[in-house]
Amino acid sequence: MQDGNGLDHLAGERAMAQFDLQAMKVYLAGGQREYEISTKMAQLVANDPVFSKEDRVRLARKDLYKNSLRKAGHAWKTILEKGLSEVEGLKLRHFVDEPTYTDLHWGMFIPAIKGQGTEEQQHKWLPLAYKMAIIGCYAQTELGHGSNVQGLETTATFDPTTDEFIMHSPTVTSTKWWPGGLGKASTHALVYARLITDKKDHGIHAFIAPIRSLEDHTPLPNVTVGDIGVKFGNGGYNTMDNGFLRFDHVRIPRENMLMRLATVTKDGKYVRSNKPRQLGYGAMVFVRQGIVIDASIYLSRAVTIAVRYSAVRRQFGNKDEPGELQVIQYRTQQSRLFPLLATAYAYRAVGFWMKSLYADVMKRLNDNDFSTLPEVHACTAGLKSITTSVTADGIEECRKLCGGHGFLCASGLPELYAAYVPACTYEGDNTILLLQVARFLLKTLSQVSKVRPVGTAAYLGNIKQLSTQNCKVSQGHDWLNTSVLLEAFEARSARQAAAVALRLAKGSGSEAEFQENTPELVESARAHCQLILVSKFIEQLQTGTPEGIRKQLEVLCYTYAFSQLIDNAGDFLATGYVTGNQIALAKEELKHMFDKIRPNAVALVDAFDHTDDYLGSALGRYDGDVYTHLYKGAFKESLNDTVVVDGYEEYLKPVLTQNLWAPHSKL
Ligand SMILES: CCCCCCCCCCCCCC(=O)SCCNC(=O)CCNC(=O)[C@H](O)C(C)(C)COP(=O)(O)OP(=O)(O)OC[C@H]1O[C@@H](n2cnc3c(N)ncnc32)[C@H](O)[C@@H]1OP(=O)(O)O
Ligand SMILES: Cc1cc2nc3c(=O)[nH]c(=O)nc-3n(C[C@H](O)[C@H](O)[C@H](O)COP(=O)(O)OP(=O)(O)OC[C@H]3O[C@@H](n4cnc5c(N)ncnc54)[C@H](O)[C@@H]3O)c2cc1C
Repeated sequence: MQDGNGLDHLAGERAMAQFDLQAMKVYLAGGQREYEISTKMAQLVANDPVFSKEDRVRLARKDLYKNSLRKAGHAWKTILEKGLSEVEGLKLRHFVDEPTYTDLHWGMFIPAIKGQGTEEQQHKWLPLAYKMAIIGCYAQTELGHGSNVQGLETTATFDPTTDEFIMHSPTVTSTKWWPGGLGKASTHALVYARLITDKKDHGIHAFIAPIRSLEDHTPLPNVTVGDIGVKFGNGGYNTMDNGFLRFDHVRIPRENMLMRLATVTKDGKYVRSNKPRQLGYGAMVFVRQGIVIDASIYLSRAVTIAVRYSAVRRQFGNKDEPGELQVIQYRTQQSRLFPLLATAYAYRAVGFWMKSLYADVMKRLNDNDFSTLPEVHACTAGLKSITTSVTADGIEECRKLCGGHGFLCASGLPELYAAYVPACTYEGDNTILLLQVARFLLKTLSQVSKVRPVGTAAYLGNIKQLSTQNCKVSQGHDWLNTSVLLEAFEARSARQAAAVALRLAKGSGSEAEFQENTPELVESARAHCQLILVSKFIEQLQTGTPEGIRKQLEVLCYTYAFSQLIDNAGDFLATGYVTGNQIALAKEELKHMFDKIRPNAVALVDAFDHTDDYLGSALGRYDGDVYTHLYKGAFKESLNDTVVVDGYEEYLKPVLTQNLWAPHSKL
């Protein structure tokens, strides 16, 4: 056992690093100011005992939830007392690291009001929301309808005699089901419901419905509301009160319909604005773009734990070296771990780009320019889908990379997985979102002779060239060229999209044929998204990366691109753009990249700058003193509160003292 005397067990690893660690930390934080805010907020949380995560996985649901209310309340008090800015407040809540009602209040309720409320409505609701005099959630999904938003059943029927909407849940399946923060915390719900005026159904619109008393927090009359139940995993997402909600002819004022996109006048006239109805999905686009950076953060946590532990853990050995080998030395460990490390870096870079993409579309929307909206929708939907799927699988892979100890909650990995895995479903099921990308690709291809594709779809403008010429790589180092790599990803994506588009074009255009081809459509959407990820990682790297970190980022970028190429070799080969030999050459290049990562691996995860408090992992500790802390941790297990276990007298002793042969015993 190691000594646990505060030594840095990973010092040798850190001494091997070949890049400017501080510059990398600043790069990953998104700039110097962001770095300083992050560091300050991480320390603030780590040093405050109220925010402790200790024992979270052992708490019963009621205690877990109450504790998370306590933390959220304390976070808000800290924000107010310290006069923190909005950005600092956001970071502070991020480091508290528990899914809770404020995620939805700040992340969806407020953005939806901003996006869909008129100026007057924003003036009314936003100040209340900003000072948390009201708590809001985003109530879209119903028991019977989630992905199909147009199929929602809740109704909002206008009554001109009282100038009110009557909110109603006509069936069990119309019960709002899943909204975070709804179950126990929210006072208001942003409800998506079918708008009905004069018996006419105008489809889905957004309404602000008060649901709990601001006096004593009891549900308002004719509102039935509660928590939907325990969810997957210990701790995990169980700190969130995902809720159900039913209305029984509940009346709300007409002004509570968010009226930026459509209005209902006092006399019941429905008037649409000239803005696209899809702007009603704006809050989802906002969260989806944010989810990409979020994926990078979650994956980087798992990778930090797995890399540090792999440098500490030793198994077997060889004749050439004394003692056992660090498991990080094994090629198989590297080939599972280093691509995930590179992926966390890739998602960070692409996440930064997504922010700028979102800022650009918002600016355009304000100027009534809706031209880039379809591309931004496809991009945010597709990248949300890919990055969350890969991250959830990646966290689980990191758990396996930590062997048996990864299965202990003390590793931090089971809880991380449980908290993260619903990201594959919320904010749009990942398959549904890829189908949206596929529809966008089909539409783009169908118009390619008339409308030049823009942004991330621009390469489809070169479809003829991409469909005919093949990869020119003849030696391994030919792959070390970003243009060669980009062309390979473009050609593969263009060919996959063209193949399925052609098959559909030859058919009758029926929905059944479309359905028949959805597996290929999903694959082509995935190819398009992987191209975006590779190309934006390259692009970010080529724009103003500091000298002290550029080389390492290049290595990570090639690692990411080669591992994508190899993992999807079947697709690349099937399109005919590359040969088996070219894939084999890429495999060799990938191994060279692993050799370059190896001495830097621990420093590369240090650069994510996760505090021990935030990681909450005995395996991923900064000092690498894994065994002491696993051992000490066992003594905190409640089963060890007594030396002789509770239950011995009733259940163990009788078994041990009966001294009878069991009737079926053959002995
Ligand atoms: C900052 C954040 C940090 C992260 C922290 C996370 C914490 C969060 C905690 C967790 C919180 C979890 C919270 C939650 O989970 S909130 C609930 C989330 N729910 C969903 O995501 C539901 C998923 N379903 C949909 O989005 C829609 O119903 C889809 C898209 C599937 C179909 O829809 P619909 O049947 O209506 O449409 P259509 O297929 O006829 O298409 C019609 C046209 O519209 C275009 N279109 C479609 N969608 C968009 C769009 N968005 N922007 C712009 N355009 C869009 C589309 O391309 C098409 O265009 P065209 O072909 O006609 O030109
Ligand atoms: C933890 C968590 C938090 C959430 N928070 C909120 C919230 O705050 N507010 C809110 O409104 N909602 C929330 N949701 C709901 C979430 O947005 C929905 O669960 C999500 O949109 C998926 O919808 P669904 O559950 O209806 O899945 P379904 O659409 O029923 O999916 C089931 C399966 O069917 C497949 N499928 C469905 N339709 C098709 C199709 N056309 N073609 C091919 N395959 C298809 C899907 O791919 C999936 O495999 C939350 C969910 C979770 C798990």
